[in-house]
Amino acid sequence: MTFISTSKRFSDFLNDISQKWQKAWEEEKIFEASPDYSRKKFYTTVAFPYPNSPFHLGHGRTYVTCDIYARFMRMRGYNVLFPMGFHYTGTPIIAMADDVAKGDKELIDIFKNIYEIPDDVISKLVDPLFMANYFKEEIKKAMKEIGLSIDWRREFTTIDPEFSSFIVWQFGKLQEKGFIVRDTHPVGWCPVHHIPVGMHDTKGDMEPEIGEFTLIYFESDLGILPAATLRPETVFGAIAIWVNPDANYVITEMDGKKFVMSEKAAFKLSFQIDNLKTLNTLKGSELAKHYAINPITGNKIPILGAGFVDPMTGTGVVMSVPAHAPFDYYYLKKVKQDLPVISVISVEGQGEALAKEMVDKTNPKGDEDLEKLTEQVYRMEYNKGKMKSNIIELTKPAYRDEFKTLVGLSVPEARQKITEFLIDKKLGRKIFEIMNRPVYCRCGNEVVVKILKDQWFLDYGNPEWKSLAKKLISKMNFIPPEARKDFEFVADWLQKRACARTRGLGTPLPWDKKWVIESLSDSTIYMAYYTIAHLIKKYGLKPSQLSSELWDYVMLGKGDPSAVSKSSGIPQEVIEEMRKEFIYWYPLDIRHSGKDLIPNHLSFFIFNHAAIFPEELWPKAIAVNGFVLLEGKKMSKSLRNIIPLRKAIRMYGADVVRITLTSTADMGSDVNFSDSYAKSVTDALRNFYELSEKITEYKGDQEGFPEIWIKNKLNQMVIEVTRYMENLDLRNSLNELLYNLSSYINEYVEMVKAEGREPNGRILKELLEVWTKIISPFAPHFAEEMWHKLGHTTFVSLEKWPEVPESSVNLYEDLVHEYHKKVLEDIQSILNVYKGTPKVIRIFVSTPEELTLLKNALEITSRGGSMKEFIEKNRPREKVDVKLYQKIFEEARGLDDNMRKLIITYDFNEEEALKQGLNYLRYKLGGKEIEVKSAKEMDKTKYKKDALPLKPAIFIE
Ligand SMILES: Nc1ncnc2c1ncn2[C@@H]1O[C@H](COP(=O)(O)OP(=O)(O)OP(=O)(O)O)[C@@H](O)[C@H]1O
Repeated sequence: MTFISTSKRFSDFLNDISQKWQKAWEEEKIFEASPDYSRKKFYTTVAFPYPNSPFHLGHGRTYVTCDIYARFMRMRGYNVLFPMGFHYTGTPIIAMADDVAKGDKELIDIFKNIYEIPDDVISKLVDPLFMANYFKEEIKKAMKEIGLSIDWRREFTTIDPEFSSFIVWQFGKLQEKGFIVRDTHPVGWCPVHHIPVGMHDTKGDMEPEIGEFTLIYFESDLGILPAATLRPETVFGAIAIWVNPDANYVITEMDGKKFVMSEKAAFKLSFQIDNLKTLNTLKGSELAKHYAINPITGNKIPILGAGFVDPMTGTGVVMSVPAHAPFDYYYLKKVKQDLPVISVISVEGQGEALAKEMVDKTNPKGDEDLEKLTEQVYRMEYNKGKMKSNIIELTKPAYRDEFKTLVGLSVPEARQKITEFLIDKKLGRKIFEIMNRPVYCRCGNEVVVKILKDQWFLDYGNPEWKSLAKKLISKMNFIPPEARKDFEFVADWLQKRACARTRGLGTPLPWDKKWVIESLSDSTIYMAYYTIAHLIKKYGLKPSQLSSELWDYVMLGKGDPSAVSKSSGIPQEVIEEMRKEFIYWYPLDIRHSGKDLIPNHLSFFIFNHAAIFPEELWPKAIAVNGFVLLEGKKMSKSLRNIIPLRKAIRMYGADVVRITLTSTADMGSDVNFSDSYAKSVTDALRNFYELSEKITEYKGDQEGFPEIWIKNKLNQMVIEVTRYMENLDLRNSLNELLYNLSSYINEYVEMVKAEGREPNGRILKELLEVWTKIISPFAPHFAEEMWHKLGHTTFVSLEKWPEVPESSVNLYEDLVHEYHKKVLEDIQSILNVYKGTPKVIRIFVSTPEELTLLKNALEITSRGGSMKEFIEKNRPREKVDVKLYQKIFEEARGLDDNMRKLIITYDFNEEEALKQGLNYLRYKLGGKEIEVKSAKEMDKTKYKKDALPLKPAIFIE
């Protein structure tokens, strides 16, 4: 095909060849992987998707990263398995179908105008199953169009009854080990749909973090004001109560007592506190007419209104402690209340009342500054604060004895004691709160904490289970390596997790079938299922045949296959084939995902593998990449800020999208999809394609200095890219492949032109062949096309990755060429300031003896030796030499790496090298006359400049 060079046409061309090669791969089944004992295996997976929307660019990055690595390993000779399934379980699909049913305008608009879903399909999306099936097909198309090298024979969905039998087996195992418990526990909760809410049920995938507030009961004539605080130890200095004057408050009844709190807080707390009855409603401003009593000091204190009080946090009632809370001091000062600032905590090296001082000193501009100050004050007092002795006089006489032991205690110790005291004396209690609130359920409602009674939990807090998981983490590899500490942190922090819901698609809990196992619990060891999913289909096995005994044998090698065969009716050979195939692929070699899955899917994957499988079958590595962002936020279905992947493929071509998504940033960093980068990738690919067309015209057949140079450059590139690829450093690999190599090719063409000859077409073809192989994991369709254009009939996707032993790299020509470029630069900088028309450029090269001196100076400087030592050792003959020696020593100090390598490693003759590069210099300088001589021939009376080794004296006449 002759290619016409406009950007638009090239994208069309890329799309055409993509379809052609996808069809060919599918027809030839080249990605179907079966056990092959003659090769090493490599098993990789990426998080299976929720088909509740089509794929967007964010998915593109994560799935293509996995594919690039799969393709790389395949070319390195591994038998690679890359399978795919679809996650139908739980709320993401139901919530999306509900939104369509509710006529959510924004969502329908996105489906219609951004994803271009036809109207007649949209109306059917109200049915969750229809939605899941429809988007599954849509996502599959996107996966094929972006060129993922998947073995589709193993595809399944998590509501297939065959898969359910596997989950039933898994849950049986967990229960046997005591890792599933029935308990009462606080969980994130959707107050409208009445279901527990984990990260995947929320907008923007935020895990609800549950923490505790202490309530301190301040009596008032309207009822108890339960001030919510994280710092009960400051109660001695509480001199007022804050409420939000514009919010609604309610008087409620709890255990026969009246409590006043915000209406929103009362609703929220009704999920934690039984029998919370609302009696009256009033505005916050009305409360501000009353007084409260500090339960510890017994003082009568005012109730004040402040807009910063969030009625949804805690109880909407806050105690005011100006000495230790920047907000309190700042706002108290504003309303000019003549109230005392009572400090009860001292911090060594700081003044009397930390919050007051920080506010006075920094003069905050608003709430954002105050928040930062609050964090600082809290942190300093928590780490270094001690309770002051004045708390005794501040306390009412009845409690004084109790608090004597508090004086001098650290803040954490005092906090614990005062909380126990408050609870014991019924002057307070604890409540749970979402600490990273607001977190929104996918249905749009704010998540609250519910104390879930008598529920099924996966007990990730079980010490035995935790230590197994930590052991697995310690044996695992992580890319990037920094991710290890994130996994360690999550493993420490994970506790009980509700594992069943009353809503959503999925597998019923085997022993309590009104519950459905939720989405983060049935997606932990599904990688094991892929290994035999195709055999279940091939042999037409029925779900009823897939008993726990069968799974015990296939997954754990437990039991007797002939007995399993008898009880299940599955032929024994089939059972043994399943076991063999599982053992062939397991353990999983690497699992890819975006970093959002670290605290959930990926950590649960670790825990469940550690619980169920023996150590030799534990997964070996996890790779997590950063996000694709849109307008500064993770591109996400639930945030609705998406660009469809298939649309981008149509615009730019699959390979350009693959490269743009995966190779603009380091693995761990987030990226924005950049149109200008996509265009530059398009141009770079086009340049290589054009080169493949041109090489037939290059008739040169010499193998001189330029050929040796370019071959060496290529070899170095292969070594470097291989190293980068092994560490999934896609950005640096791509930089080498797309940009550096093309500048080397341009340089090579210049070098041969300088010699007045044509490039060597055969060498360039060999170079393009190697390049085509290495670019193929990134741009597989383009690479196949190039490979065939270069005269091959095989699939480049199955070719062997080029191997270059480090020992075969000879840097000499490379370094000499660097030397030529350095001299060229020096000449050009002189020409830039030269007035007049230059006739001849005279170059005087320093002597081999002086080069030896430079070598010696380098040796001395590299071990920190002095100039004195250098001069004494080499004893200059005359005074004039001393100056030269000094210059050489200075030069050694500043010499760049390339020149160092050149003179230390090789027997380098500067004059010869320069003469050899004369053609190149002349060509680069537009054909100017150049004369090269030894510095010995320099007439010192005429030319008043020293030639230094590697820095010849240059004169323009
Ligand atoms: N913006 C993104 N950037 C990189 N990877 C992403 C992005 N969005 C999703 N992924 C990855 O895609 C995989 C499948 O995710 P999933 O099906 O949950 O989609 P999602 O877009 O995160 O869902 P939602 O938007 O509904 O939270 C996960 O590995 C996830 O990390």
